[in-house]
Amino acid sequence: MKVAIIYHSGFGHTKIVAERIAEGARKKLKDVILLDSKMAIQQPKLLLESDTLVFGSPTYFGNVSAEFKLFMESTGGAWANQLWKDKLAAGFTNSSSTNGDKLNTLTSLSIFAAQHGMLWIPLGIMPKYDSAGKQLPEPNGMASYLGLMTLSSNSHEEFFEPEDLHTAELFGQRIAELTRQLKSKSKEYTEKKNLLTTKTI
Ligand SMILES: Cc1cc2nc3c(=O)[nH]c(=O)nc-3n(C[C@H](O)[C@H](O)[C@H](O)COP(=O)(O)O)c2cc1C
Repeated sequence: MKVAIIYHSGFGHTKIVAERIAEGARKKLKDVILLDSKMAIQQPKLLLESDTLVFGSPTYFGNVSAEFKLFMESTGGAWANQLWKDKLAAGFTNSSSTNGDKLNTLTSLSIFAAQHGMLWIPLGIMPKYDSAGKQLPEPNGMASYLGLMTLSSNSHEEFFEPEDLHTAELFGQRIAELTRQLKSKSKEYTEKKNLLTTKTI
């Protein structure tokens, strides 16, 4: 079973998050690969072989970066043939404003996955609150549900929510665990995947 994490990172922050997701995922599965979005365009077979694709982009002007969009638009052939149908998908974004319209980026990534017929894995980590209802500095401090949001500095490799990178690791573990659970016993899925691998992309 393989998980591929595809990301773009103009200034290195999203890359750090991608690496922490991979670290978490490797606690549950051996075959976890990281591909920057340029590399991913060159590696359609690797993506096709993967059971789960995790998409990560910084939020630039309230959406995925142009570089990540290039990757998205390079997958038209896979989309037309629905080659990624029923693979698992998940998404993450980093930006330097607390809100910064990050949700729109995750929405774009989830629509991308939906158009490919993929099954979206939400973050699945409940934020925690004290008895007065104040949110605590626990995992998912950004209180995101659709996917992982992280908050970094604009310039330094610094993350402002203390639990963000830990949350990335937990998300990676969840993605790998779900990949194992949902894909391991699916004989039909394996047969279909083998059939699709023989098709030209
Ligand atoms: C062209 C551009 C547009 C940006 N737009 C946003 C934005 O809409 N919201 C936000 O919170 N941050 C925005 N930022 C800040 C980035 O999200 C921030 O620099 C982040 O660290 C980038 O991640 P990276 O290091 O992986 O490239 C923008 C940065 C650039 C260069």
